[in-house]
Amino acid sequence: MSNNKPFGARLRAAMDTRGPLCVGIDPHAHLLDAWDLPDTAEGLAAFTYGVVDALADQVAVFKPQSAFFERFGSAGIAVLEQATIQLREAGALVIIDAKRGDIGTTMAGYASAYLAEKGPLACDALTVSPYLGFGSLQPAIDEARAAGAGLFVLALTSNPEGPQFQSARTTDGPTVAGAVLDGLRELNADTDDLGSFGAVVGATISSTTENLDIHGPLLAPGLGAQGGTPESLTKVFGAAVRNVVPASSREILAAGPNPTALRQAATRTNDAYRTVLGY
Ligand SMILES: O=C(O)c1cc(=O)[nH]c(=O)n1[C@@H]1O[C@H](COP(=O)(O)O)[C@@H](O)[C@H]1O
Repeated sequence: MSNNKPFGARLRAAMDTRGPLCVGIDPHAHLLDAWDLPDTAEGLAAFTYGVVDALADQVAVFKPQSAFFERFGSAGIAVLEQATIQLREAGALVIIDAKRGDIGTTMAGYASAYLAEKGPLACDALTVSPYLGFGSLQPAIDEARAAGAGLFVLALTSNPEGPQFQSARTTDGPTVAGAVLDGLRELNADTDDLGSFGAVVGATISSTTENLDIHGPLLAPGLGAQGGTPESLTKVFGAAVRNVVPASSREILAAGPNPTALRQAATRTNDAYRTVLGY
């Protein structure tokens, strides 16, 4: 599948058409059990395709969590590959949440797997970790630009441990999170509306003094199961709220396996975010 426009432009168009909601596909063992499925690769496949069949034509963005597919080895990765293809064929965008990050040459390997147009796990965007330095992400940035794909770089994560590192000051002055946001702002400098290089900012962080105006998407996990609400988005993101991609996994997946119930849960949640984000 080839990308006719850069990720940022495709993301804005998809959110305009289908609403801003990003449904996380996190097939936890307890959810397989709740769906009356075995905790096996077959159960994982039935769960994942159940979500794809119910929601692929109505939701703008999906974020499969690689960890829950890796749990089943190559059989699980095959499900991730196939589901990604099916979701994209149905007109949805796929962010693979694998939080990859390594030194330059190794990062290039991850980039060719997930971002290159003909990569085996080719998706629309990948979550990446800047722990090895923002510059270590360069091969992924280059591959994303070449393929019309995007990246979401961890900046202010939703977990309580995040601030230990993310609030620490770099030698140049800004916090680590601030340096990540500065790097993203530079990457998106030449785009009018939404650039292709996004930040991950948890909906649970209550507030921040960092500048979230990066001309790029702000992936906001932590909604629903972790306590974030539509109202928390206005508090956390302020003027940048229009660029938020609200992500929710367990809260929506728990409505399954009935496809009608899943669709209703997604519609209800999407409508709540439409109102808050101005879609
Ligand atoms: O990158 C992410 O998506 C992410 C970053 C973050 O700061 N917090 C966070 O929860 N996530 C992911 O978002 C999903 C949250 O799932 P729920 O809490 O079930 O909605 C998980 O797959 C997490 O790994």
